[in-house]
Amino acid sequence: MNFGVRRILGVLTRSYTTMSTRPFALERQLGLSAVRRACALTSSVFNKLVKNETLTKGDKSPVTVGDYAAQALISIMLKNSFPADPIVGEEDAAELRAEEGKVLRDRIIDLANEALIAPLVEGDKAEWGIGPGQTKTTAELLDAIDRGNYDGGRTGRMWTIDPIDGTKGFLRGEQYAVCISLLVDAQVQLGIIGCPNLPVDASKPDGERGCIFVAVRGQGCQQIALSGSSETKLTMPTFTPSTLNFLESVEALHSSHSTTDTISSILGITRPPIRMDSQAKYGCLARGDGGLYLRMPTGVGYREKIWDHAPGSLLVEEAGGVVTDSRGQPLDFGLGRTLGENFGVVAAGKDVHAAVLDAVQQATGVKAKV
Ligand SMILES: Nc1ncnc2c1ncn2[C@@H]1O[C@H](COP(=O)(O)OS(=O)(=O)O)[C@@H](OP(=O)(O)O)[C@H]1O
Ligand SMILES: [Mg+2]
Ligand SMILES: [Mg+2]
Ligand SMILES: [Mg+2]
Repeated sequence: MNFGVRRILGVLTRSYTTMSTRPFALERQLGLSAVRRACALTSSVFNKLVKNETLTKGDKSPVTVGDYAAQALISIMLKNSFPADPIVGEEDAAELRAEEGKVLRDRIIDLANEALIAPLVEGDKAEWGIGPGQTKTTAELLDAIDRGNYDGGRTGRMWTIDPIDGTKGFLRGEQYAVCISLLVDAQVQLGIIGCPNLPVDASKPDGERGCIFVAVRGQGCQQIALSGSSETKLTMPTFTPSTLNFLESVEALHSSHSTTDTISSILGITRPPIRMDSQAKYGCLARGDGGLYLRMPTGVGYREKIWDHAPGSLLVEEAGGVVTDSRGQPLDFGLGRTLGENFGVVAAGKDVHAAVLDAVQQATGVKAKV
């Protein structure tokens, strides 16, 4: 064996050994594999989506065949390796089990099975129940969707799945994200967010698209292009008011744009906000595309869901940022499926977070909790 080949094998073996002995190494590797497959699934759904493949849920939000199929796929993969872990997932299969759901159901089963049997790529393992021949029955896949019905809580391990976060962005062909996290005793230990439509490099908006952000507590935050496997470590840069800009929701119903305008003026921010759907905002913040993510309640009594913030909050913390609610309290993921009373989300770099919180409290009248 020549020296070059030996050296490459040595590096691969070393990095595998280092990875495999780190906490949550298997969860990270399997989670990345599941999110990659779900990103491929949802991208292909978008290209073929037909009008009657979207339902409107009780809360008037949309859900597509892509949301259901991606939740089924991820849940099956998690069950295979971590059968005892409960899942807090956004979707449930009730509508699909009804007779009227048959057409949608058949399409979802086909999509989930296509994603399960797709050839193995680097990092995948057949023992995870993926690859040629690994199809599941309709009953198994519907049950997999319904495994996301865990009520959450303060103790033990649990996963969150948001199979398509920013479904409205997905339907517009804009930003959306496939998001999973692992919590242990209500603390996020692993967060993975796949963003199929996000430019790999924000300074090249017309360049390559598709990236995954991943963070394990204490192991930093990394970005991986969907087309490859090399990892870039992310660290949030330092901002001043003249270079700072907001990342915020596209939908004014989800986050109050007028409150962020007021906060902008208090802080002397002159740059316009970057509006983007989904937890792609947290990934962008972690890599420094904007300096601040604000989600201000719109006063309709909405309760934020844990799957919309658990993975993203860890990305930002591991890239050197701080995430709190508008009273300066850490987000509490141990209250069930929601964050409880909604006091908004303030995510920013360490150097600006305190000033931002102060401005948020001036603008909203919310008092810091001591
Ligand atoms: N009223 C209200 N207030 C706050 N948040 C809400 C509200 N209604 C829905 N949602 C949740 O918003 C999730 C999408 O968040 P985004 O940041 O992508 O919002 S936006 O689409 O950019 O507006 C969206 O996630 P998905 O359903 O996964 O798309 C919802 O969980
Ligand atoms: Mg939804
Ligand atoms: Mg969501
Ligand atoms: Mg969703």
